[in-house]
Amino acid sequence: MTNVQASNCPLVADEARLSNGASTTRCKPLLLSPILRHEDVGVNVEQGMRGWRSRTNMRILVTGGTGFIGSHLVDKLMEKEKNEVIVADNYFTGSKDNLKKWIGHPRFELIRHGIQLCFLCPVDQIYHLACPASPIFYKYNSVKTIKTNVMGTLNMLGLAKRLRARILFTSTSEVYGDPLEHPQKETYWGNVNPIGVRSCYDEGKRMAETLMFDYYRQYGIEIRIATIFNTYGQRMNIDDGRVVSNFIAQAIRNEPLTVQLPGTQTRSFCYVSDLVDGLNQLMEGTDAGPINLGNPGEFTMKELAKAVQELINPEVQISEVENTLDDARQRKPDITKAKEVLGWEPKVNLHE
Ligand SMILES: NC(=O)c1ccc[n+]([C@@H]2O[C@H](COP(=O)([O-])OP(=O)(O)OC[C@H]3O[C@@H](n4cnc5c(N)ncnc54)[C@H](O)[C@@H]3O)[C@@H](O)[C@H]2O)c1
Ligand SMILES: O=C(O)[C@H]1O[C@H](OP(=O)(O)OP(=O)(O)OC[C@H]2O[C@@H](n3ccc(=O)[nH]c3=O)[C@H](O)[C@@H]2O)[C@H](O)[C@@H](O)[C@@H]1O
Repeated sequence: MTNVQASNCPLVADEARLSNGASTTRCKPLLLSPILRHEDVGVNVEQGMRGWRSRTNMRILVTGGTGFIGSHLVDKLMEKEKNEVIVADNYFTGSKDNLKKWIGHPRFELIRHGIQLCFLCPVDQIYHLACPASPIFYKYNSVKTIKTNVMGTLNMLGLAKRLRARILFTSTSEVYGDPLEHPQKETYWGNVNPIGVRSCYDEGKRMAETLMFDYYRQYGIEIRIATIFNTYGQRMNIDDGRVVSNFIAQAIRNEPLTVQLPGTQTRSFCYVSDLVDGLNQLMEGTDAGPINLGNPGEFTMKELAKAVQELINPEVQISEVENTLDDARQRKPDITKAKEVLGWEPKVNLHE
């Protein structure tokens, strides 16, 4: 097993033979001058990678794979004997702990890397998830969030183009902004504030979608876009700031549940195992998307707080607090397309 963590520098991969005979990828830092272009690296990479496609295994890159959704996706991908999984992550909101059961496994590699920087590694598929998802974290360094969404997606598309790899991008229901259409269909173009405090994330994701489709039209890259709606489950960071983890952590600590005003705003919550199944089906299917992946069950934040109170701590108080700017008033996916195209629909309801 080769488990390399490289610092934030361009990477290039070569083939390594393991002592047990299994083939895997070893990604090592190149001593590059800062002005070296991707094209310059590419010549070496392509020469060095001849023959790697003759493998029978499927080599899959997951960016953001140590995060909440990414780590569950890695678990699912690793179930398949023919899959080799490489995770690239800068650990901003993710944690190695989420993947500790795979560290040391011959079909798994973990690489410390910020995907806003060039990344080269021979793979067949790319699940491109890297991006902080909680509003608290994506607003913390908004310029970095934009770089991750725009430059990171450009880098991943460049890799997909070079390798003719299929690439799936995890977009968000935030591309619909504060939606005037309800529920939201994929055909809706959204109502987004382009200069607000959330724009680094929602406009960043919209630009990434634009890039995905331009690479598709211009270079014929096989793209997939998932429009993910609020997802929850095990391994959400307890101090993540998102509403489900906030309420549950508060209920356990016997602190008041902080319903942000007006409390009548709605969200639709999807359990992570359902979401990961949807991502996998989208990748393996033929439709480029975008396709909504979410659970259409819709709840106000007051209803969610009451449900958490009932289920976890009937004694806990519910308090009303100020909201943040540009919070969407309603959100509910229309999943007709996911049902028709992927045969996918969520199985787990919120109370369960
Ligand atoms: N969880 C949701 O409800 C939800 C909803 C819609 C869309 N999404 C999207 O799904 C993806 C995963 O979300 P999540 O909930 O697992 O979030 P998360 O914050 O738990 O995981 C994101 C991962 O990306 C990594 N990362 C961030 N910036 C990076 C960079 N520049 N280079 C490399 N790695 C970087 C983080 O360290 C982390 O491991 C994100 O793209 C997010 O926008 C999530
Ligand atoms: O699903 C999506 O597309 C997006 O949803 C979320 O963004 P948001 O809906 O704002 O998520 P939360 O921060 O969990 O907030 C949900 C609602 O709960 C409310 N809230 C949040 C936290 C809290 O303590 N109390 C509270 O009432 C917020 O005002 C908001 O109306 C995610 O954080 C994004 O990563 C994701 O892309």
